[in-house]
Amino acid sequence: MRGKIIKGIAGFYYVHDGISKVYECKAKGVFRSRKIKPLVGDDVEFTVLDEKEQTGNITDILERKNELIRPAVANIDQAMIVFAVTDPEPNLNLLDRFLVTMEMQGVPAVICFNKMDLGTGERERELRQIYEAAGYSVYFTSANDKESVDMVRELLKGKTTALAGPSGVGKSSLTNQIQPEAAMETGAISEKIRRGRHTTRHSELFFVEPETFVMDTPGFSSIYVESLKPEELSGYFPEFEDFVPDCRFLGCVHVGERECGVKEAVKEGKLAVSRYENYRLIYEELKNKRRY
Ligand SMILES: Nc1nc2c(ncn2[C@@H]2O[C@H](COP(=O)(O)OP(=O)(O)OP(=O)(O)O)[C@@H](O)[C@H]2O)c(=O)[nH]1
Ligand SMILES: [Zn+2]
Repeated sequence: MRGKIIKGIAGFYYVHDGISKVYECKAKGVFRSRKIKPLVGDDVEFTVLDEKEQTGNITDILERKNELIRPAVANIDQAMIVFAVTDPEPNLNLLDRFLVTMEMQGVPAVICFNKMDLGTGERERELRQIYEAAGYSVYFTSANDKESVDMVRELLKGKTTALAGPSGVGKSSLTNQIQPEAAMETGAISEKIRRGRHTTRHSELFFVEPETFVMDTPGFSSIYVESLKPEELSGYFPEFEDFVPDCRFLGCVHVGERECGVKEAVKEGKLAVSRYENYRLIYEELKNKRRY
């Protein structure tokens, strides 16, 4: 049988069959000699040992599309970064860090500003403008609005999506709306997983519908950014690229240099001030860190 690992705890892997069932599996397959450790997100071949107990054995791991480091998970198609329009106010520095983290790992990101119902319109226009200019798709949602929920469902369809964002922005509210009752996993194993859900900080995928999974990422921090060399940072602000050819100096980092295309573009309003400011803040941090 074919399935997807949705969770791993203490040597057990929980494999979703893509329809409705989850099997508690051990990994005893031949791939062990290849020294590959199964990851959440892996598509696997498995055999059922006991249908009633929902136990099985993973016999093969299919080729990975990608493999993230933080969190350690395979086959992520996209990240959906959720912030609130307000309550809490969006921390754009944190948002930009999340985006850098995704750029570093080659994962396409979409941005969702939730709690649209609390907004005034002005701020939303500004947010949309900043992030669309940076090349990201920007969506506005309200967890209790059917149209929003349908739009998010459409965005997730057929993909495995890592959901990231600070506490209290409405991630659970949105995903609860999207998981239809009928698609909920059934059986004893699912019960076991469900009970463990709030007590662990492991990555876990949730089944939405066939081919569609969402990963709630409790440990999805932006700390990963710290592994960057400061001079590499600007490469992860995609919208800067157009203006780099106007920099006078090769290897310009767009901070202290004269005749810098990026700084010029900020001055002329072609690049968002907040994106550039956050670039500088992260750059300084990376730089200071490397001094010690
Ligand atoms: N007005 C408004 N409130 C919302 C919306 N979505 C969520 N909320 C409220 O915001 C609060 C936080 O929502 P959660 O879904 O728990 O947020 P979360 O992002 O999952 O937070 P964590 O579980 O801490 O990561 C709750 O009181 C929700 O009822 C929305 O679209 N509009
Ligand atoms: Zn420059």
